[in-house]
Amino acid sequence: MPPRSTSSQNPVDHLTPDEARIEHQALGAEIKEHDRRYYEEDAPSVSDAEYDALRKRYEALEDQFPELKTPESLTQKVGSKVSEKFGKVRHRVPMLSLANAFADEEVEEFVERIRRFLQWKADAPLALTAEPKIDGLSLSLRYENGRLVSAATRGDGAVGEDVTNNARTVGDIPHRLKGSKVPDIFEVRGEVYLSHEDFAAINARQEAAGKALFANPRNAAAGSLRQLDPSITASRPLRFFAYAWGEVSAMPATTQSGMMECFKSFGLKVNPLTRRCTSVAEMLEHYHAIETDRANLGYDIDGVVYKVDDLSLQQRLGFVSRSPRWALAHKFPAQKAVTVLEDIEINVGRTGSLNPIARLKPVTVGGVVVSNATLHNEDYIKGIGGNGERIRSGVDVRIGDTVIINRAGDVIPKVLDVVLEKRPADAKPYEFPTTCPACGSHAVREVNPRTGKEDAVRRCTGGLICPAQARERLKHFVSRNAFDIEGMGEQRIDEFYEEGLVQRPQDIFTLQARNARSLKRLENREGWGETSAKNLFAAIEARRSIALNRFIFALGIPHTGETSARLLARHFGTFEHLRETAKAAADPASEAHAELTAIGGIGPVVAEAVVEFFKEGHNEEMLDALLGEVTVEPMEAPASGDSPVAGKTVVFTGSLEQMTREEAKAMAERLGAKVAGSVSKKTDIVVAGPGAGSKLDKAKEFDVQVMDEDGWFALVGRG
Ligand SMILES: NC(=O)c1ccc[n+]([C@@H]2O[C@H](COP(=O)([O-])OP(=O)(O)OC[C@H]3O[C@@H](n4cnc5c(N)ncnc54)[C@H](O)[C@@H]3O)[C@@H](O)[C@H]2O)c1
Ligand SMILES: [Zn+2]
Repeated sequence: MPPRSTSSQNPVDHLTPDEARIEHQALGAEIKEHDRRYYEEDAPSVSDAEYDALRKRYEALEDQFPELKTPESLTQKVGSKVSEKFGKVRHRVPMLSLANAFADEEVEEFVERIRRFLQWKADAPLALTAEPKIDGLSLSLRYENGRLVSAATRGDGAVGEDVTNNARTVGDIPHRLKGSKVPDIFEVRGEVYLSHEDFAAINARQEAAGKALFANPRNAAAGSLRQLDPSITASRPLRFFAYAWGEVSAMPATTQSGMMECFKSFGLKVNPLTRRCTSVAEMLEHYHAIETDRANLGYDIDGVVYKVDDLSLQQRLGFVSRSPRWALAHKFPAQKAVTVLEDIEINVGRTGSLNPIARLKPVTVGGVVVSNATLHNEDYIKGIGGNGERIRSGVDVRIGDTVIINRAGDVIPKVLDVVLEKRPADAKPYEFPTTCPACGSHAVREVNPRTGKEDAVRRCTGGLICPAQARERLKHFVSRNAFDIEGMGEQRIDEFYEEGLVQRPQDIFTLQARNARSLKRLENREGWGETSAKNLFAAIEARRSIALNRFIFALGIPHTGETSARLLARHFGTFEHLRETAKAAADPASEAHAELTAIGGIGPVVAEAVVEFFKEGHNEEMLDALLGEVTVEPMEAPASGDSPVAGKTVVFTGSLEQMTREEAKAMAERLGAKVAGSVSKKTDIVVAGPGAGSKLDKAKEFDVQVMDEDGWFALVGRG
């Protein structure tokens, strides 16, 4: 989802009060909707980072226009209203949120603010605890005389949902607290969460049962606790860490750290990474240590929480609207995470490229679990950039390394950097394979004849004998923007390929006929049935006729993406025309070659790839077979029927003065004309600027209409 426009709009101090009010209201409605999805349905539709950006803007509006900060404002509220499905529990002590910080400096400011507020002496130490911020959902447990009597979610902070029976099924939550020091009334608060391992198992079960998957462990934990049927909760191995309290009849300790010790002695789990710090430096050190160790914890955390240790000071500091003044959540950067690179695998792409993929210890980044990231190519792993320059100060990436990964929006996660201090002593430089892992052929880095430089990508030279390339080509062939065959997913292609049922594109269209004769019919197989086979064949039949641009794209010609495919389709109109020209263009001195390289938007690399593709005998065979099965629809000239040059072939020559060559081409094509690089019998118009040479002579020879730029504009107008 693209970031919302609001957050990138006018700076708030440029708004009029009216504009601010309208935006504040609209943003509020949007945030409320996200809150509902997140807190009530456990199924957010945007990442936390996107959500936080909306919140930030909302707060900025209130800072600039304080009249917007009414008691109804979302900045004064916590969480979301409770679901009607559950009984309600009124919290005797409200359950609040935490103030957030991202930068180290904000932590410094936080401690400074506290010191000022308390009028603390400059050189007197001030103790704060630092502990992981568990990414789960908070739960309040009420014990009376040591027995668990009720459990409630945070809800809107004042009223929560009664989940007592569900909480009783959580292993880490004792039904009885132990020891003689337990206060008569004791409300324990903490976080319910799921380990990565259990999260993966739950999602695997959901998938097997055909149910929706949870986006991340937090949503799964919340969805598991907030069940009407406690037996479902019981089947999910939820865990619990205690870190706070609500109503307490008699406090058993005087410090935050002392309370944690009490929790432990009462039989509750507390997080082992909690540390008491006496300086900002120590706090930040602990924060960074936890950040680097994040992937090894086995559960999600999204930051570190600092709390003033002395409870009497906490009391003096009190609260601001929805959070305590004595605590701060220092969040990890939203789009980056530190994790361990467990292995490097090589994927062979459809053009034979050996693509290195990092297998990672799973880590949640921006609300999504990431376990793979790209390492780009051989040089990137070595610490060499695209222009031969050093990247990451020349540090290479090794298996076993602790790495920093980045995932922004929909972009494929990348390995950005290495934490060298964490490198295991026995880690060895990675040896990039020089043979294809799929077919064993040599894998080489070609030297670009024009630049003399080695290609960054190593490619398998196996071509059609390489099963990995063949499979990837098939996957590309059936993909959404190509043939778009429903029911032919990646897994199915792999299966069909293994079995020899579909190994070349044309095989797809003979599948049904072969299946009818086969002894091992699809519809009789495990996991199949009459309907799924029928649906697949129907999906294939529906694609016996295909648009030219999709067809060209589906062929998977190297460097030829959707845009190039469309340009080629528009220029040639029919597949036969493209094929003839491309074959003739094998001779670099030919007219066809000139035509191909002159198509606006088609560069020399694509043109070369197209020529190579049609030169290849195997491709010829494939095309002949395929064209026996499918019909390629010709592409109509663009909708500019009444343009005087629609369908005509135009050549621009000489130095144009009123437009660049590119503009001229684009304009002619927009009007439905084809632009060629050389004059031939087929040429309709030559637009000649000063200095036009041999082309002008040729035009005369072929009796082609010649005009200057003014003539051109007189003909087509200036539009
Ligand atoms: N993606 C969405 O649509 C969406 C919607 C709403 C909220 N959110 C996300 O939820 C978060 C805001 O929610 P919030 O108000 O719960 O605030 P918060 O998560 O920033 O902080 C408060 C919470 O931290 C938890 N916590 C974990 N460990 C703790 C510890 N050791 N000590 C104290 N508290 C601890 C407690 O449950 C507490 O309620 C943001 O990260 C936001 O991005 C996302
Ligand atoms: Zn290969």
